[in-house]
Amino acid sequence: MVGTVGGKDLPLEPSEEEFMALLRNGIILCTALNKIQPGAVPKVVETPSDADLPSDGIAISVYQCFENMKNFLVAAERLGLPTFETSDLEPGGTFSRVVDCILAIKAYSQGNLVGKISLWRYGSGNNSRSSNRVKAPKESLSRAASTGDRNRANGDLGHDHCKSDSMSSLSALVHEFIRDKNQEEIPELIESLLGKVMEEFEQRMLIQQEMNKITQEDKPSSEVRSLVLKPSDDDEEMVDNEELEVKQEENVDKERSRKLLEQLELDQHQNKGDLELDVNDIQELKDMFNQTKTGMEFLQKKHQEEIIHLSKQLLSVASAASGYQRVLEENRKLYNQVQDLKGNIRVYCRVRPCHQKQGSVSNIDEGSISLLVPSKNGKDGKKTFTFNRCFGPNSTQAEVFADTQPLIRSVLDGYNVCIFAYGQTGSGKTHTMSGPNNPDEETVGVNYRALRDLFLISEQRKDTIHYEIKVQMLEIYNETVRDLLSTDGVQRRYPFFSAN
Ligand SMILES: Nc1ncnc2c1ncn2[C@@H]1O[C@H](COP(=O)(O)OP(=O)(O)OP(=O)(O)O)[C@@H](O)[C@H]1O
Repeated sequence: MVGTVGGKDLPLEPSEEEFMALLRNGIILCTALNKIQPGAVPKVVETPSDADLPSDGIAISVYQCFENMKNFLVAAERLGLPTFETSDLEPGGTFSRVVDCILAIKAYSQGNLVGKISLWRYGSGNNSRSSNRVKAPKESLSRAASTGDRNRANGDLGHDHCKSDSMSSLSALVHEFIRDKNQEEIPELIESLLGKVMEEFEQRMLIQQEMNKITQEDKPSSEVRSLVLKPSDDDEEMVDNEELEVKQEENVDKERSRKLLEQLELDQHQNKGDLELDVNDIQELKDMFNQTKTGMEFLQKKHQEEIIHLSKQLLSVASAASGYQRVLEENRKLYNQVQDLKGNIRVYCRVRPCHQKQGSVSNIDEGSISLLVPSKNGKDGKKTFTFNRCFGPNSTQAEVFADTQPLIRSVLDGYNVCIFAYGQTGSGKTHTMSGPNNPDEETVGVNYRALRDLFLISEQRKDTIHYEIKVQMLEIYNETVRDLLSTDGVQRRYPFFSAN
């Protein structure tokens, strides 16, 4: 490479210091990088002429050397090649990092020749020395481009996948990827993912094979190695160890990939099983829902039929009630007409038991009474009087009230009714209307019986008619009217209302 890009005065077997001194101005490195990637280092400060080139390779200023090295390292990093520090070219620097970088440039160059397969991973096996410098290429790498396409198609999963060195983290990514997905989509996603993983794995294997091939090709005639070092036994052992480490890491990668695939297949199988269970559960729920829905529809239909039936019954009952009210009203009218026909004014006669052995009553019929009157011209006289009904001395309180009772109902139908007793002192008015002192059920008089019926009928009609019942009790004696229910202490005399 040195022969190609410069450094013609370099001995055939240069020492490490001589090689480092040759690279120190950055010209060879920049030129080499531009050879494999034209324009990678846009500006290279060249030496004035080959004749002026000193043995230590520094014919330009320290600043210009530094600028070349800086441009080179920036370009190498942009290409994803392992880089090093400028101080690594100084005595005491880490020369192995410089060697890694040069080997990577060579591998990159050969990768371009064999179909643009990136070989920057050449240095990835030496993570202990340059892992922080090894990054994915940012441009010009066809694999990176194709991976990028897949990444976009795969929701950026592949991007993380490239960045992750750990298969377990990839597995976690897969879990994370499917976690929020719809259960129904998971089998397809897993299948698609497996396909992509297989594709990725195959491509990596291809790349690894290419790398191995190139590395093996490098073994017998590595220009860099012959240029860089006069190989010592220790260095050869170090390179072998590095290759061994690379292979071991490749094996570890393969093992991890295999485990990941197994895990993914297992997860897919498990998800399919879960999905089948879920589908069965959903089907059962659907069946239950349909059954419940059918039952509810049946109940709803039956309920509607019952409501319709009840509505019809209610209508008939309402109609019957309306008819009943009409009949009741008719009955009421007829009833009161009967009362009217019996007479608006009815006069009953009740004969008190007589204390004398022989009274003046000659005969009592249902509607008349005959009285003995003093004889005229030696003949016994007799007078007969007619009433609505006559009650003899043995008549009971109940018999007397029976003829009056229908009038109580007329009162509640809105008719005015007056019942009063008339007769001389001691004829039995109080006995008939109130009964004796401390009356019982049998001897109680017309007033109590009438009031009892009044409250009874009003209670029976309370759902249809609201009655207000008031009572007033007056005494008319010696042409004086008194309020017998007055609570003023002194019975007030008529008129009861105050003057003002
Ligand atoms: N049908 C009857 N059966 C039994 N006893 C009677 C009957 N009618 C009246 N008497 C008795 O006759 C007496 C006088 O009756 P009562 O006091 O009712 O008369 P009165 O018409 O109210 O008198 P007054 O106008 O003076 O108040 C009472 O002792 C009463 O018990």
